[in-house]
Amino acid sequence: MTNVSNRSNLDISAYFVVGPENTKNRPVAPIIKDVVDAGYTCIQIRSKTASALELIELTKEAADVIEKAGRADEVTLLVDDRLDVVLAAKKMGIKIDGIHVGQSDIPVEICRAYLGEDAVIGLSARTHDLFDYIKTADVSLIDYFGAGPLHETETKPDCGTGADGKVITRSFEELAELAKASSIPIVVGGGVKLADIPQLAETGVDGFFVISAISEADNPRAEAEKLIEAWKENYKRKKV
Ligand SMILES: Cc1ncc(COP(=O)(O)OP(=O)(O)O)c(N)n1
Ligand SMILES: Cc1ncsc1CCOP(=O)(O)O
Ligand SMILES: [Mg+2]
Repeated sequence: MTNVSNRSNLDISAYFVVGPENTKNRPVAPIIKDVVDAGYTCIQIRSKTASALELIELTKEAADVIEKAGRADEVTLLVDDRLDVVLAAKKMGIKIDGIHVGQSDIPVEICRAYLGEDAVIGLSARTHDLFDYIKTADVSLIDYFGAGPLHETETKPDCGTGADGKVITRSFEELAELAKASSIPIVVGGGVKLADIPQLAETGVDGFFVISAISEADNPRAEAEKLIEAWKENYKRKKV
């Protein structure tokens, strides 16, 4: 396996997040293969139910799929939340590029200290909080922001909940503002479906991420292709 870092050429334009609880009892690896073959640039292994060992195995399967497709230098492979899993997988020789963390996960400073300068580190926050974050925080430790939700989603019902417990979704206008304000790339997810892609791509954010639109589809490959094609057709480069 190669050991090239994907940090310097990170592309979050088409980003698939998946775990065994998302695939309607189908194995995860063939769906990752569909997505890699469709041209996706980022894969995140995310499971709230799998054991550490299962997560390492899934990460290995994903890395193998990416390597066999000849796309190891183009497709970034990340694990959600689990710094222990990333470290273990790296130690076992699996080509894993980094981690995605949220506001209540292991702080990015700690992730960076353990994973080193070559690792990709993504951070998510509610879109509104990101406006403050961008203004006040040192973003040099982070490679991209995960923002959302665009819509309420059964895949992560707590995503974007406000103080009253209600989910606050984000408008395309807000996302366009965020894209302009941020010095690092932004990927948007949460309930994203094919019909959203044209408008989302026009906001100037750097990519979309999905789980269920692909992982629950009867034909994941066909769905993955439709999403990425719609993105490419409609994407406008962020104004500087
Ligand atoms: C690309 C991307 N963006 C956001 C998230 C959500 O992260 P987090 O808020 O930590 O929630 P969990 O995914 O851990 O439930 C993500 N995973 N990926
Ligand atoms: C992991 C995550 N983070 C914010 S929303 C979300 C779930 C997105 O899943 P779906 O694409 O099925 O709505
Ligand atoms: Mg998290």
